[in-house]
Amino acid sequence: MEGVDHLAHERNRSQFDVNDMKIVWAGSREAFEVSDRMSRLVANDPAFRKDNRVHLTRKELFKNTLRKAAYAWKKIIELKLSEEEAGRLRFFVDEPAYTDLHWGMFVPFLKGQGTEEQLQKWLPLAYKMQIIGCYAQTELGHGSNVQWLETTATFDPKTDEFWWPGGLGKVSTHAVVFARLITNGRDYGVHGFIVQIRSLDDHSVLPGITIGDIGVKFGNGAYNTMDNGVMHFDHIRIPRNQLLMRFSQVTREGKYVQSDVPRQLVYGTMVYVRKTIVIDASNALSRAVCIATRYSAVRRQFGSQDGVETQVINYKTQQSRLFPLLASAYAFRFVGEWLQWLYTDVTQRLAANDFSTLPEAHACTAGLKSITTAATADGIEECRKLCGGHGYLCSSGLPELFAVYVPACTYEGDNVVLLLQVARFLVKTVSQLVSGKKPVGTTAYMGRLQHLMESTCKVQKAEDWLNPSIVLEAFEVRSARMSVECAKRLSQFTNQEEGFHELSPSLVEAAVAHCQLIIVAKFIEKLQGDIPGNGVKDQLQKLCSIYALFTLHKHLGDFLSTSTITPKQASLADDQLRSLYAQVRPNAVALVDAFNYTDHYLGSILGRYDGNVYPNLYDEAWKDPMNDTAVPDGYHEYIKPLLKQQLRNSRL
Ligand SMILES: CCCCCCCC/C=C\CCC/C=C/C(=O)SCCNC(=O)CCNC(=O)[C@H](O)C(C)(C)COP(=O)(O)OP(=O)(O)OC[C@H]1O[C@@H](n2cnc3c(N)ncnc32)[C@H](O)[C@@H]1OP(=O)(O)O
Ligand SMILES: Cc1cc2nc3c(=O)[nH]c(=O)nc-3n(C[C@H](O)[C@H](O)[C@H](O)COP(=O)(O)OP(=O)(O)OC[C@H]3O[C@@H](n4cnc5c(N)ncnc54)[C@H](O)[C@@H]3O)c2cc1C
Repeated sequence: MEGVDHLAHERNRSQFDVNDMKIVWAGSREAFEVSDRMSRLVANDPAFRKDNRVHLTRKELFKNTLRKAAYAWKKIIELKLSEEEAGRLRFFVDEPAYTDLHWGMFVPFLKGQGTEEQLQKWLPLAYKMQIIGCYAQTELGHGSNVQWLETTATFDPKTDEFWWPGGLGKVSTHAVVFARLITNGRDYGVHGFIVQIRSLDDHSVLPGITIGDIGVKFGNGAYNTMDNGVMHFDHIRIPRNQLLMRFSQVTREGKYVQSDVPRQLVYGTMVYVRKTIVIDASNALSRAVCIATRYSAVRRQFGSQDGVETQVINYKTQQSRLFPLLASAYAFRFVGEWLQWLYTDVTQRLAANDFSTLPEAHACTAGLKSITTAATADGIEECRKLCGGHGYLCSSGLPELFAVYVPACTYEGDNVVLLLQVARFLVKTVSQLVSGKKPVGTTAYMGRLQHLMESTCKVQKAEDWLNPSIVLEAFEVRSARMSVECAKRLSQFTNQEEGFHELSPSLVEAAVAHCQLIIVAKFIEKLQGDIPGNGVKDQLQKLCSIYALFTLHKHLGDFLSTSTITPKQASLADDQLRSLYAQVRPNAVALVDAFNYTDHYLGSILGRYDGNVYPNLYDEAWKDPMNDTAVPDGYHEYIKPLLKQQLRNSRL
């Protein structure tokens, strides 16, 4: 009962309206209502139970996922759920499945790359799930380097192996396949094709194709609900019209016709998914932070006053590890919202043949995907440690969350490879300044380069660090100076590619600095808008300052070595940060309640809404199959003879 009392007390002392914050977190009242309804629907249906996952074998786990996916689809049809509702329902089912790839990559790829005629043929089938699709791009030998994919699509194809595509191993009937298009003896580079891979009658793999699952992945359960697959083609023939031809066509005579658009549009689905992954980072991090915050308020160690020990959330070290993660979850939420806007904007421009913002959209999605997933993966692990020994139990929900989440640093583009793309974009932006090209969008600050190279930070006392324009300028100065330094060093190389290779570690750091600036800038921008709700804006302002000042603290080397700030100003930033932690402390539990997660979705005894941790941890332990019998299997074969042996030895 102790825990129950504590969380109620925590909620009573918060200084803002948690219901209003729930709406800010969800993005709008409508989005909140949909999420709330779908999360309860899933939580209240025993068919979606997930607490038994860790005890299942891989085959049982996978079949269980198929059952849930089929049941979810039945519900979607029965309840006539909208696309948004269906997406939220799948989200709260909280189990990686082939449906993620079908809805998340196959359908978007068709929509983005198909002609009207192709859309009419394939989309209705995909929407009704009469075909199930996956996204087969990565090969055994090439993942990051898409241009060097070896699979060819010609009139006389060679053979090759795909490796990794989710949903491919056991379920998909169709795949979007990436291959080099060769016609009339000429190689036109990588294109997307739709290929049927399994029979729609008996699900057998079609002749000439070999498919299997690639094997058990990291973590117990975790991402093993997904059938990542291997596929081998041996002289497969597909009709010409299964090349997705919105941007380039092959005529009946085999002539290649390229529309007047950048070839990079074939990568459009990756941009779309990278954008989604940023919002998903805020989902995963907020979930871990919710568990760690509630548990830190329940857990007591040392420092007994009046016979009660201190709640671990009151330790300053606990706060300095936890609250930056809380702030990051909100920061990633808002930058994700902005990225959604940027994506919609670039899509509308592309439709009007305006390709000017495509490089910016690519750089932002690639860079933000990298730094939000890296911070989230590290953050989940930090939350596990923040929960002490209990965090290591699967019933804390954290080990599984970590294992499911970490591949986000690799899939949809390895994080370092993607940051190097941002670095290229930055170097290009700096070099174009010389020719007088005005930078726009997220690099607009480079247009004030002279000022940024000369300016000095105005902070004189700790409170000055609460001034958004001072903070913003510090991040701009650091980023601009790092990019310029890289560009200068690069110009000393006669071979630019060689220089880029040699300086790549510094270039990655410059890219990180630029992306962190975007996150800080978008958080500040969000706060300049109308944010209704009692005390809501005030809390968000504190979180924004925490995100910025903690990032500054963590990357202090950058800020000092670029002379953006002085050591004294760094120390003032730390003072301000400590003060902010103290101000957030009474609101911490309410700030995680605002995520509106059900206990089902959290899947954590430590993160229970009621805080009733200990009796449930205890009960859960007894449910473990290891405790079915007091004497374990194997006692007679392996323990008893050993004990007897020891007895004989001790008598000697
Ligand atoms: C609500 C719940 C939602 C849950 C959401 C969770 C989502 C999870 C969903 C599914 C689970 C995971 C599924 C995973 C799927 C996959 O992993 S699919 C495979 C993904 N593969 C990759 O990402 C490969 C990474 N590599 C690349 O993208 C590229 O090869 C590259 C590294 C970017 C390099 O490309 P390339 O060799 O062509 O490039 P360059 O010569 O360097 O560049 C040429 C110019 O093109 C520009 N460029 C590159 N990419 C793009 C792009 N996507 N858009 C626009 N422009 C692009 C590049 O900047 C160069 O420009 P420049 O010439 O001006 O310098
Ligand atoms: C869980 C999961 C699901 C996936 N699902 C799919 C799917 O559905 N469909 C699909 O097609 N693919 C899928 N993939 C594959 C994924 O997209 C690739 O693994 C990813 O793009 C990374 O490519 P890679 O494996 O070739 O890594 P590599 O490129 O081999 O990376 C290995 C190391 O080399 C470094 N490196 C590589 N190139 C450079 C460079 N130019 N400069 C500096 N360092 C470099 C990387 O940073 C990394 O440290 C999935 C992967 C995972 C883990």
